[in-house]
Amino acid sequence: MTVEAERITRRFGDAAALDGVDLAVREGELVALLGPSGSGKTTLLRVIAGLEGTDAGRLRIAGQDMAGVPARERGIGVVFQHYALFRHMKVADNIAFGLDVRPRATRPDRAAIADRVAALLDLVQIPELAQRYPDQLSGGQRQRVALARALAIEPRLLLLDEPFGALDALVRRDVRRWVRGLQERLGITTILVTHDQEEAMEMADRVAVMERGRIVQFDAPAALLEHPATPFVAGFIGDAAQLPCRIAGGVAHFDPLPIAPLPVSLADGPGTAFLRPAELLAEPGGSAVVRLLRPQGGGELHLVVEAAGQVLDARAAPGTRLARGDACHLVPRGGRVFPGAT
Ligand SMILES: Nc1ncnc2c1ncn2[C@@H]1O[C@H](COP(=O)(O)OP(=O)(O)OP(=O)(O)O)[C@@H](O)[C@H]1O
Repeated sequence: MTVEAERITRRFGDAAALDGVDLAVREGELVALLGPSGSGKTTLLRVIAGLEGTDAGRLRIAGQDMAGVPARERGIGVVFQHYALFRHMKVADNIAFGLDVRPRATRPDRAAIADRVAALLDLVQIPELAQRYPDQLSGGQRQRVALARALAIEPRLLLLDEPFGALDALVRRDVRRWVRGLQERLGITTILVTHDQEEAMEMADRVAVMERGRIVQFDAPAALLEHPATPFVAGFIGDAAQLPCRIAGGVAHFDPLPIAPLPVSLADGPGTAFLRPAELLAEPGGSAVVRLLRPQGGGELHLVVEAAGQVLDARAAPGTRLARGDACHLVPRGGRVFPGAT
């Protein structure tokens, strides 16, 4: 199912939670909506689900205009972080719920529903848990049940709102990989809301970065990392340090910071650079001081250095002789520079 949002605006009072959002999701694609708190991710997901109205703009799903189409008729499966399972219902009944509540004319018979539930329990790999209550499950198991419940109606589109937020880091990583595999196998178009960039970058075919009710860039993860469209995206993705610089003769200068010049193709003037830890190589000697260091594996070190009153994350190549308290300087191996001070 394709999803096309055109100039969607949603206001709450004077503030626009969505401010002219354009988004085109392809058939079978997994798209992540990534952005800071309050940037409009959940509102956009709710508009697509039909749970939230709009003040302007148009939404089409599979080419069909959704104006006036109620949520229950959109054929969308939804999993919210806080969309709790029904505590008084067993797992199997939770999964069957979306089918049980259908009007008689479109409701499968009891045997067909039982078959579907059994198949879904197999799909999410928890067939042995059918007769348990939600309170008797782990967080990861509950998430699988929530997903099975969303899939029970054979949705054309799956919307996931921070679905892994309640899980601890290790379980979270496993569950999200498993969800991505399942989504690919089923070929179901999916939109995932997250504020966790690692999750977005790992799971999504394309990531829509949101800032104050707008999509500021919509691109493949690698393109976002290498070619951020704005300083906001450059700062939000990839844990980069934001540093003022001065551009002169095709080179960015960082003084008073002990960072070697970085070639750029920008006109002379002030600039703002975004340098990731892996892009700043520490070498012995200079006005920076190594404060902390941590082995990265493969002989490389992650360093925290202090220079000109600023703390920076950097790396040291295998074999570099640097210890805590040593003097060093930094050589950029890459980085993104935007014209103008920010
Ligand atoms: N029902 C509502 N009434 C008033 N304001 C709302 C309502 N829903 C959302 N907003 C506001 O709209 C903006 C966008 O909210 P939204 O929940 O979409 O952001 P988000 O990016 O999902 O944030 P988070 O990551 O914190 O969940 C916020 O400023 C929020 O306060």
